[in-house]
Amino acid sequence: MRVVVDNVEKTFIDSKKREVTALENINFSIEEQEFVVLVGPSGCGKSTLLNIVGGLLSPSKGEVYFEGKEQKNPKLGIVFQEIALLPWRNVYENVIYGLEESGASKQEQKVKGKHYIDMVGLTGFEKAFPKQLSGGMKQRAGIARALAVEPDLLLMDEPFSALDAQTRTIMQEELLTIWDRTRLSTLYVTHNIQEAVYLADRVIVLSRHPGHIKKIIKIELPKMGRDQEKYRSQFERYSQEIWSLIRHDAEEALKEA
Ligand SMILES: Nc1ncnc2c1ncn2[C@@H]1O[C@H](COP(=O)(O)OP(=O)(O)OP(=O)(O)O)[C@@H](O)[C@H]1O
Repeated sequence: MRVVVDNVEKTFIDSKKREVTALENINFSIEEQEFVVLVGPSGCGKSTLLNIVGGLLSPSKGEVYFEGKEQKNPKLGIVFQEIALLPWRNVYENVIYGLEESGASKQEQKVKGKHYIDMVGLTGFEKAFPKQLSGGMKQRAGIARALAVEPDLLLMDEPFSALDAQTRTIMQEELLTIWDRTRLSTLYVTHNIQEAVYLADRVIVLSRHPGHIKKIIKIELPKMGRDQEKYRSQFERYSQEIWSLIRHDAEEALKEA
């Protein structure tokens, strides 16, 4: 599915009843089968923007259009940093949750549940409960649950930021493999520049006060295996470019923290 974010603005009323502009002049698209990453310092409006695209928040101005086969009612798969798995349901029951809600038959639940549990590498853990899973396994279950409804658009808000560095690296690799199999249009939020360059077809660099797009950078590297030695200098160049765009803002955000 193609998504067009057209002139979106978002204002909030803060605790002192002042109007705060969180996002201004936001224009971009997510093309069919494109992986778009939003990167920027704390408070630049990444989560607000993802929530607007996902219909969880409405924009104060502008619009989000969905173009494609199910343009009226896009099916969304959403993965947050803290996966809210239902603690009383096992992995299988969590993964098929959205299918149950949409009225899928038991047979369909079974086939799709098995397929996506297998895709995220959780075969054998179907009967495990969330409290028995490591952080990485919980994220895998959350990804399988998001994929099981076969969404038109995948939204991911810092899905790996609570994981340790090694697990995070593995999950990034696996996400690319999964993405390669599903080819879903994806909007992914991260603070992490390396993660953005590793995953994205295009990186949207956001800046603060108010949140606006500083630059959209196309990553002209093969989608898979960007961590190979032969791409190291190009990878570094992209990372440096993004860092130079957000460094000042990131320093300012630190002062406010
Ligand atoms: N419900 C709200 N009411 C008032 N202000 C809000 C609300 N939600 C977000 N904001 C403000 O909008 C701005 C953008 O917030 P948002 O959480 O989208 O940023 P972010 O880039 O995702 O930050 P982080 O990386 O720290 O999660 C911030 O200044 C924030 O304080």
